[in-house]
Amino acid sequence: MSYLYKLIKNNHSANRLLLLGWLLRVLEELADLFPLIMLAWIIGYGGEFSPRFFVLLCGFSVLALIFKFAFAQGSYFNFIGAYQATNQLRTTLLDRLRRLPLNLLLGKRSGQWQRLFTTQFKQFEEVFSHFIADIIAQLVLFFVLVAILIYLQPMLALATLLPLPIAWLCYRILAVYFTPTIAMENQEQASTSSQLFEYLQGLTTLKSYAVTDLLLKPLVTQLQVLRRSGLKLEKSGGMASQIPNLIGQIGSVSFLVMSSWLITKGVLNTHTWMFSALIMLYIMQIQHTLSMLLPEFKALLSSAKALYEIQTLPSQMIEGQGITHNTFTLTHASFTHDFETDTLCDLSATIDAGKFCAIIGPSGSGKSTLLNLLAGFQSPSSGRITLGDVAIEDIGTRNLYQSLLHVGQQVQLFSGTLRENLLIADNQATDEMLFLALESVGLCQLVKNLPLGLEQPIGENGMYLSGGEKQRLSIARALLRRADILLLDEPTSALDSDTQAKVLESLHQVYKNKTIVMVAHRLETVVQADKIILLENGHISAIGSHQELLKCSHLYCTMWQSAPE
Ligand SMILES: Nc1ncnc2c1ncn2[C@@H]1O[C@H](COP(=O)(O)OP(=O)(O)OP(=O)(O)O)[C@@H](O)[C@H]1O
Repeated sequence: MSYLYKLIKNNHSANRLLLLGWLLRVLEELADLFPLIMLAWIIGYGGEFSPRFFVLLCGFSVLALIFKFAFAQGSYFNFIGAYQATNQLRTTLLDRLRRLPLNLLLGKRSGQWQRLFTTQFKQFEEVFSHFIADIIAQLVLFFVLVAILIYLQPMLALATLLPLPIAWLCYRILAVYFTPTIAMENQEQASTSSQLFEYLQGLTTLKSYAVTDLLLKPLVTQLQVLRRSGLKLEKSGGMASQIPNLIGQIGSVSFLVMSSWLITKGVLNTHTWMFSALIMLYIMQIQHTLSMLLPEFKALLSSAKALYEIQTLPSQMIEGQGITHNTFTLTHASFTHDFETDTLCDLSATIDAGKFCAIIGPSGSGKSTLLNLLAGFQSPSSGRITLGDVAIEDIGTRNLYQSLLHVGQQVQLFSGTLRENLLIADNQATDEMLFLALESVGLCQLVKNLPLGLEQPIGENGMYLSGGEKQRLSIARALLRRADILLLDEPTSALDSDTQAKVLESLHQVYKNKTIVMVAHRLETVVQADKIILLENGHISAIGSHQELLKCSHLYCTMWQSAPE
């Protein structure tokens, strides 16, 4: 529960609305009791059922209805407060997401993130819009009714409440079995979303291999697992709700036993008995409602907990020490993805400011991982990587990404127009600058021929563009950015040799005297590099210029000889 409070404590405006809403909700429920309270008062003072009494009763009932109508606005405040709290939390967590180290971000499957930001946020909202208000209102009503019953006849109150401690104990015991099923159900829901997402994404490939069953079968199995975990949740939740409720309802039996004993003793008159029985029925109804609400509330709380846990994940520093100069220094840097084997092992090297450094090596040797470390997306598991004199993780993301641009293997474009995608690099860029960048990557004519030119929408992740066009657009963006440090992960892999040569030429011109680190497969693109780092199985196999490596590295010679002319 404490994390529920921590999640909304800073949102004062939402808190005020929620408190007001809860108060009105309680008053709305209490309004129902007006006639009852009056009855209790009359009976308590030995009142008679005179015509005046009935007029008063009617009057109170009408008054209660008016109050109820007025207080019904409480739900409205609860909705607005819950919406505000959820909205602010969603914004905070989206911001937090942006600051998560890459390994934590990728540590969750897409379905988990999707579920977190849709279903679990909706459940978080429901906790505040409905559940807390309902539980508070029912509890207040319960205590007021118990107070009335004690006022009328304490022994009847005792008899009614007698089974409650056992019911509560029983709920606590059943909750021990119920809680893990909530977590399991959440996990299965997330896995199903992920698998469904993967299935839909991979359908084209699977169809072309005529193996759609490959992902369909596990998906169907997963759906069955989900059904089973759903049933288990319903069963354990049902038990946690029904059994304590049944035990609580025994109170009505002990009430009857006690009341008949009190009547035979002459301690209880018929009026008081009838009125007490009415109160007892109200109490039973509240017990029933609470026994339904509490397990569901517990299930919804697990969503709030999941959201709270995102807030507690470590985040990258935003305002750090800044960059002193643009030389990377790796000192015995290692990195592991799975905490068992080192993807990169004991790397020591320098990448000089203003120079062109290439990272090459066989597939899977760790090139992209090294580039990710240089980009500050991940931190070394041991050893140190500094930019200037400061460890990359201490520079602060604001300073780092003002100076450093990483262009990844997977081109990331956004649904919107060509212009919007280019302006991400420089929102002040003029049309002339945009066309110059497009010209450098051979896209100028294509854009001019488009009916809407720069305003042409490119679809989700540039789906209306070819693979090569996407890559060239991404490089045009990098040309506009003119960062001090450019990290490129096979930026021209989808381009033919001529276009590749032209694009790289433009990059080197624009980034002259800037630090460029480029992961490359085609060795002809790195012959001019000031330094080449050759990786092999996560180790540095050799470092030097093209000529130096030809002399000292057998692996490099082999790669060079097998490179296409
Ligand atoms: N998220 C991950 N979790 C676990 N292992 C990973 C992850 N990402 C990469 N690896 C592993 O780390 C190793 C290095 O991967 P990396 O992508 O850095 O290689 P690479 O040299 O860039 O390969 P390629 O040339 O094929 O792109 C590979 O064995 C890969 O399987």
